[in-house]
Amino acid sequence: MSNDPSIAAIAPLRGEFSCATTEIGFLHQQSAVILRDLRRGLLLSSLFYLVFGAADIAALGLEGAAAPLLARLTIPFIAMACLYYARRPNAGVRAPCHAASAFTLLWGASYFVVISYRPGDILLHAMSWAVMAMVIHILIPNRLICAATISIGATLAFLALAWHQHAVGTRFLTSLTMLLICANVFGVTVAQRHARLWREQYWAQQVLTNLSIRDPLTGSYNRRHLNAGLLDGEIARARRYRLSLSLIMCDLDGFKKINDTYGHHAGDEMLRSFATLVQTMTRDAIDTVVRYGGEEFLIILPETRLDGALELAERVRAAFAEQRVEVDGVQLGTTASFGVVGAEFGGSHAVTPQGMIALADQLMYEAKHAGRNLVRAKQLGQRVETVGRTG
Ligand SMILES: Nc1nc2c(ncn2[C@@H]2O[C@H](COP(=O)(O)OP(=O)(O)OP(=O)(O)O)[C@@H](O)[C@H]2O)c(=O)[nH]1
Repeated sequence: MSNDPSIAAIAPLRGEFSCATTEIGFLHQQSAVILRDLRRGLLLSSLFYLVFGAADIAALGLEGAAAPLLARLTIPFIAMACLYYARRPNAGVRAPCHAASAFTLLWGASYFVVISYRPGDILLHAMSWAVMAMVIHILIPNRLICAATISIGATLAFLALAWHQHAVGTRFLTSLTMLLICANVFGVTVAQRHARLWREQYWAQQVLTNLSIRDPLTGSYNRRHLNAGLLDGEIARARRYRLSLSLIMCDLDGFKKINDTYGHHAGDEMLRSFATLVQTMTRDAIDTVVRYGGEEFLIILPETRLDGALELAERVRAAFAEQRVEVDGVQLGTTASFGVVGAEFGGSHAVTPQGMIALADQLMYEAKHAGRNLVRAKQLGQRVETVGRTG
């Protein structure tokens, strides 16, 4: 999660995150809530519309109400088709918005069919459209811009029709115009506020989650995140898709001496520089760097075979041995030792997170005892097959 405040900025008019990636992340994370709200909104709108079929029968009689009733009866089917479209597997995060737009457009069209059969009841229709305009904004989850375009467009069409038909006098026409303007303004304002509050709440939750799973000193993930099933999840995925998975355990060499000689702040700088180096040398959003202990880091490498992990460990080892950190005008440097474990999930291995970590730890300690600044690697279930060279 970046510290750049612009990624959390909310565009005031659209009520969406200005950063497209953040908005997509939000839609992904909230997809279940959005689908639930869409289902509720569409079912309630259909119901509301069907109940008003009784008013058609009262106004036009059973025979005269047949055509408007038919128009109303199509709405639940359209709602079901839209829900089906939004809930398809791999439908995409924008699918509920497309479904909401399609439904509200057809809902509006069917409303115009109904009013064409009852031109004399223009005031009643205006009240009913005022309710529908608010439902479009408040009850049916859609992009604010889409909902507003459909609702305001249909309102203008309705006013043009009322004006054209001369169904009411100027005084009433002015009143119903005001009513519909108020309904739209009210709807847009509430929808905008809801969109903003929802996103602010989501972002606050992201920040808190991030704080609880990251180590504040290095920005790496912490043990809590690891213990919450991070490695279990990767092992389960590797097992399911028969993939490779590797781990690297790293530990800084002679770290206590740096602390004792130059102070803890120098040690902290050294930890930070090591973590930054590892983070820049690993794949974004695929590999995970965990601060496992004081000066011990665990790197989880999904879909990575032992030879790839060994190559990475060797590159990090060499780069860190060269790296210098300036603290109080003094250039400080140290080395690190590495234990690398690779596992292939093609067969029926009994691989556990604890087993993989324990082996990586053991290999790292072997590298320490063999002289430090070393990489030791092993394929799970085999003998130690590769030993990195001293720098
Ligand atoms: N500055 C700083 N020091 C830490 C932090 N966490 C742990 N340490 C220190 O790291 C040191 C680790 O010492 P040791 O376990 O003896 O490791 P080492 O000196 O690197 O020795 P080898 O690993 O055998 O090379 C201890 O002095 C801890 O106090 C931290 O967040 N910041």
